Amino acid sequence: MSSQYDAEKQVAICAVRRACGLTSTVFKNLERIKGETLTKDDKSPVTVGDFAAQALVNTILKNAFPDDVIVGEEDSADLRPENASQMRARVAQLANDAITAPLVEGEDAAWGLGPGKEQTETQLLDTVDRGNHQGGVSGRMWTLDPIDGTKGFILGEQYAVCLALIVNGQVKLGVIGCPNLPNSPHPVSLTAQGLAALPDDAKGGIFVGIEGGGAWEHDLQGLNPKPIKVSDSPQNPRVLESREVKHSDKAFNVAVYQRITGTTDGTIPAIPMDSQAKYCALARGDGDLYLRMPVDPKYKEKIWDHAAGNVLVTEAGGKVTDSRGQLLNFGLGRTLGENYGIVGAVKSQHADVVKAVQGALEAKKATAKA
Ligand SMILES: Nc1ncnc2c1ncn2[C@@H]1O[C@H](COP(=O)(O)O)[C@@H](OP(=O)(O)O)[C@H]1O
Ligand SMILES: [Mg+2]
Ligand SMILES: [Mg+2]
Ligand SMILES: [Mg+2]
Repeated sequence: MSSQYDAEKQVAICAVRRACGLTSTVFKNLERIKGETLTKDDKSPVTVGDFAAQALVNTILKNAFPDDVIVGEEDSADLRPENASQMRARVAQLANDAITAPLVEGEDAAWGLGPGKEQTETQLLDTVDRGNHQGGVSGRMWTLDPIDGTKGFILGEQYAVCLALIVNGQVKLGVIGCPNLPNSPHPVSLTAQGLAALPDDAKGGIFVGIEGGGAWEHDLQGLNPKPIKVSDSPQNPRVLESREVKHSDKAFNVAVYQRITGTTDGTIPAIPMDSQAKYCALARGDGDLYLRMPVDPKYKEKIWDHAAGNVLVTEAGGKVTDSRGQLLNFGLGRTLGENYGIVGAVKSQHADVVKAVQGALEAKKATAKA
């Protein structure tokens, strides 16, 4: 289906495809990555793969759409000091290898790609910092998470390259590359060992949601798009949730599930996984609910962690809101503002899920008071 944003879609798929190639190169040598990981001020990890993928994607965006601003997760501050020279050189090598790879069909040398297009270290760091925009409600902007689920990436599990176009606060296009997401019939819940045993051609996809243009799964080459849709809202929904316990309240998810199903034995069909691969699994019907209630209510969710998944799930027949049933607001800046949690579900089931979430919240408050 053609859309107003076809040109952006083509560029974004190309950028995510190349970034998946780059991150897969790093992923294939996870022993080495331990020495190539920094801890950021907020105690979260960042790897050479995150920086290099942001340099690559920003290179493509700045050449293809020079007037567009970018809200990217990473910045180059940790790579600039004298004593970061080894890491800086590795980031530059990874980024330049990906930038200079020969063009494939659909790509354009004018996007800053292909043989001879390498950049200096300084140019690459400046390109990373094109992601420093503060966001906001007006105009066109891209939001980029070069590796979402960095913790999963380091563990050998799920991660995603996530890119979205936001226009006047509305997400128009989302592209998510999931190099490790198992293809049917393999379960998306496979952990590192199971994933490592899967052949390359049994995993990986690039997911595309385009406002008014549907939700699609392409192969990792960005080819062979197939339409995807959410599940048929079963009675006992499979609950997609973060693997990392600090990112969402798992006990709360049990309480919500019990309210939806009437069960009381404390077990739920949870699918813990890192990254926006959860939104892809929901959009493809490999899970039925995505619940993310804050463990730390002061933490503000970042727009790059949700924008692409939001449009993908919506276009696949789902709905994503906060716990009050309000649509997420991508026009507030780099974050989604106050943290009321995130509820993704099949559209026809969404109102009931929000009711269950509200009931569980009331019960939690009552228990806290008692
Ligand atoms: N205390 C917290 N609560 C919720 N999300 C958090 C968090 N600390 C970090 N995150 C975000 O959670 C994202 C991963 O989400 P998930 O748990 O679904 O895999 C991280 O993205 P990165 O891995 O890109 O840094 C990070 O932005
Ligand atoms: Mg991070
Ligand atoms: Mg992220
Ligand atoms: Mg990230």
